[in-house]
Amino acid sequence: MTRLFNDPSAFADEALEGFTAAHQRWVRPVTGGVVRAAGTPAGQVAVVIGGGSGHYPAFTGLVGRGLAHGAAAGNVFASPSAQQIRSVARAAHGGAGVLLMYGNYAGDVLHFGQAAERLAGDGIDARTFAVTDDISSASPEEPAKRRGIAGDLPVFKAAAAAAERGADLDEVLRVAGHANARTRSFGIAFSGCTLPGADEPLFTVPEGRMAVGLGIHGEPGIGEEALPTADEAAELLVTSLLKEIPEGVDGPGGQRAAVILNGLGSVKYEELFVVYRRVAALLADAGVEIVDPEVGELVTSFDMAGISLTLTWLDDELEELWRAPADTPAHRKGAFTGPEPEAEPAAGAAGETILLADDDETVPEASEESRRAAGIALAALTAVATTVDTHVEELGRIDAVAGDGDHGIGMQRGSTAARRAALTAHDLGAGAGTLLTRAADAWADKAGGTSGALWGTILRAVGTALGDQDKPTADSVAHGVSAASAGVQRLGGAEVGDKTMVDVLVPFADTLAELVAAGTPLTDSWDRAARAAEAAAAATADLLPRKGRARPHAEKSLGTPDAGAHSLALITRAVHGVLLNHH
Ligand SMILES: Nc1ncnc2c1ncn2[C@@H]1O[C@H](COP(=O)(O)OP(=O)(O)O)[C@@H](O)[C@H]1O
Ligand SMILES: O=C(COP(=O)(O)O)[C@@H](O)CO
Repeated sequence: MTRLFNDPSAFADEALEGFTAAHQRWVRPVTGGVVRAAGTPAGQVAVVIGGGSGHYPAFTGLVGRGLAHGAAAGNVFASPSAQQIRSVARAAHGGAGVLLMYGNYAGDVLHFGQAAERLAGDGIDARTFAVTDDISSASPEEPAKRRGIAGDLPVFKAAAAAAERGADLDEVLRVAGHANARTRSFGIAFSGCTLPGADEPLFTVPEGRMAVGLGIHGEPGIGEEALPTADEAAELLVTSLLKEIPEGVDGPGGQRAAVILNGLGSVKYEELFVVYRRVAALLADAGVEIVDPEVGELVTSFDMAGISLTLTWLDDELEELWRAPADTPAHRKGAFTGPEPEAEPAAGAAGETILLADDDETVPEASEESRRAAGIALAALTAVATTVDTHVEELGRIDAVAGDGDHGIGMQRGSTAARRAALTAHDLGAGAGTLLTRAADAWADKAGGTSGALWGTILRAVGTALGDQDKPTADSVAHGVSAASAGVQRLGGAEVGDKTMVDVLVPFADTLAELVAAGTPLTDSWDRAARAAEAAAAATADLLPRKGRARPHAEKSLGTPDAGAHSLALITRAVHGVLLNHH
C-alpha cells in the first residue's frame, strides 16, 4: 500500500522534487529529471538513463560519478517523454555524445528513440540502448523481446565506467552490448504493489503461493508455485539462471560473475540475506566465483513483495568495469583516485528549461475558416478529456489484468495536457492544424508512456492533414485519420491482430475513408466508423497480445479487451458527439 501521497497524479513530480532536495551533493534538477551536480566532464560521453517512476533507486538514484550522467524520470510506471529525455540529455551532454539507456519497454523504446532523433537535430550524437536481462519475459530465441529489470544496474555501470575511462561513443555502446549479452535475471513475487491512490494491488498471489517470473511493474508472473522456503527460492533462482548461460561463457565452472539479489520493495534485508546465503553456496557449488555482490533494493516496484537474482558473467573487461568506483545517492563503491575533471561549460546550463508545446506564446497565421474549425477541434479535445476522466479507473483496471495498470492515469495526464495546450492555442487565434499539433506535443510531452507517444502521433497526423489555411472537409479529416493509422503502425510496429489500439484504429480509419469517399457526410461516416471501432475494441477480448506490456502475460489477458483499444473506441464515440453538435 502506498500510504503517503497528496494528489496521486502529482506523485512522481513530488517524489522527484524531494529526491533532488535531499541529494544536492550528487544531482541537480533539470526539466525532465536530474543530471550530475558537478556536470559532465568536458569530452566525456554522457550516459543518460531513465524510465518510469516507482522503481527507486532506478533511475535517478544512479546518477553520479562512475555511473549515469543524467536520468529522465517519467510518471509512475510510464516512460519519460521524448522531450523530457532530450532536455536531460542536453543538460548532461559533455561534448562527446550521449548514450541513452533504459529497460526494454514499449514506451521507453518509442520515447528514447524519438529523443535520439531530436538530439541529432540539436547537433548532439545520441545513440540508444535497451537492457534485456529478464529471462522470463521472452524465450532465448527472442532475446530482443526481453524486458530490463535489475540487470539495468550492471549494464548501465559497465557503459558509464567505460565513459569515465575516456571511451568514445562507439566504444561505450559496444561495452553496453557486451555487458547486456552476459547479464541474465530471474525473479519471483509474493504480492503485488499498490499504486498511489489505488485501492487495490495490481495483482494478488494466493495465500501460500508465489508468482514465478515477475516484472518490475507488478506484472503478474508467468507461472505460480507453492510458497518456497528461503533455500528453495534461492535454488529456483540459481537453477533458472544456470540453465541460460550466455553464448561465449563455457559452463558455470571456473567463471566469475557479478551477482545482484534485488528486493522489489517490501522484502526485508534480513530475508534477502537468508536467501543470499544459499545463493552464494549454490553458485560456489557450481564453481562460480562471485565478484562484488549486491544484496538490497536496486530496482523496485513500490511495495511489491518479490526478489530477483541477476548474474553478469564477467570477463576481464567487464570485471574491471563492475569493480570501478561509483559515487551516487544509492550506489557507492571504492574510491576515485583523482579529482573529477572540469565539467563541460555547456552542461552547466543550470535548470535549463525546454519549452513544452503549451508554453508557446505565438501561433502562425491562420484563415478564418481554419480558426473556426479550431473551435470544433478544441471542443473535441475537451470531450476526449472528459471521457477519459469518466473512465479513468476502468481503463486502469483493464490495463492491470495483463499490463501495468497505468493506462487510465497516462491517458488522463495526456488528454488533460492536450486540452490545455489546445485552449492556449485557440486563445492565441490558432488554426485547426496548429491547435492539433500543439495538443499532440503536449499529450506526448506530459503523458510519456506508449499511449503518450502514439496519441501524439495521431493528433499530429490529423493536424498536419488539416493545416491552418484550408477549410477542413470530410476528405481532409478522413485523410488525416488514415495518416494517423499509418503513423501509429509505423512507430509502434504493431499489426492488426496483435491486440493493441491498432486493432481499432485500422477499421475506424478504413470505414471512415470508405464512407467519405462514397459521399456520406462526415458526421454519419464518423458515427458508423465509431461503431466499427467499438465492435473491434470488444473483439480484442478474444485476442492474445503480441506487443506491449501485456505480451508476456498473454493468456491472462484472454477475455479482457485491450486497454488502448478500448480507450480509442470511447474517444471516437465522444468526438462523434461533438460533430453532431456542430453539424
Ligand atoms: N507497439 C504498439 N503499437 C500500438 N499500440 C501499442 C503498442 N504497444 C502498446 N500499445 C497500446 O498501448 C496501450 C498501453 O498504453 P500505456 O498504458 O501508455 O502503456 P504502457 O504503460 O505499456 O506504456 C496498450 O493497451 C496498446 O493498445
Ligand atoms: O514502465 C516503464 C516504461 O515503459 P512503458 O512502456 O511506458 O510503460 C518504466 O517504468 C520502465 O522504464
